[in-house]
Amino acid sequence: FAGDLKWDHKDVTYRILNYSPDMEASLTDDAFARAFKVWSDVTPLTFTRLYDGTADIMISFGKADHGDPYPFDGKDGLLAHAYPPGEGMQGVRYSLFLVAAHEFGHALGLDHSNIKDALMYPMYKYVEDFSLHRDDIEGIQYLY
Ligand SMILES: N[C@](CS(=O)(=O)c1ccc(Oc2ccccc2)cc1)(C(=O)NO)C(F)(F)F
Ligand SMILES: [Zn+2]
Repeated sequence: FAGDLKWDHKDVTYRILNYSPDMEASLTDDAFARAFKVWSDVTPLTFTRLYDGTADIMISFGKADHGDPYPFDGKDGLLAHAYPPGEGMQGVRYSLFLVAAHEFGHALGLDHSNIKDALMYPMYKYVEDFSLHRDDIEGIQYLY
């Protein structure tokens, strides 16, 4: 994102506000934890889950119009989206883990990549044995 929006602390918190009816809560929790680990593995960042109050990253599932200007399931097939770091509200065979890891990249300050194999590329692609592309690592390590 323009202006290098990033968190000014390394101990980032997150809270899961609701769950999708399509997936067991424990699988969702695990997918999110693994998605955060993608980024904590390559930075000094830590991610701690909160169960109430306001966390840095507030995660919720929604459908169609869900209270912000970016409705899901629209003509563009919007899967998910994230707001960059900051207060308030400045996301087939889909892998919640991959989509979440991508969205968490945005929530940490990353914009989209133009490299097709990068996690931060804005087109969904399922990969079996996922690993971050060099472009993803260089982007997050530039910020943190
Ligand atoms: N909504 C998106 C496109 S999207 O179809 O919702 C999307 C596509 C791919 C996503 O993650 C991902 C990227 C690469 C490989 C696997 C998964 C997340 C979300 C997006 O990238 N949201 O973060 C855009 F580009 F803003 F329209
Ligand atoms: Zn994106």
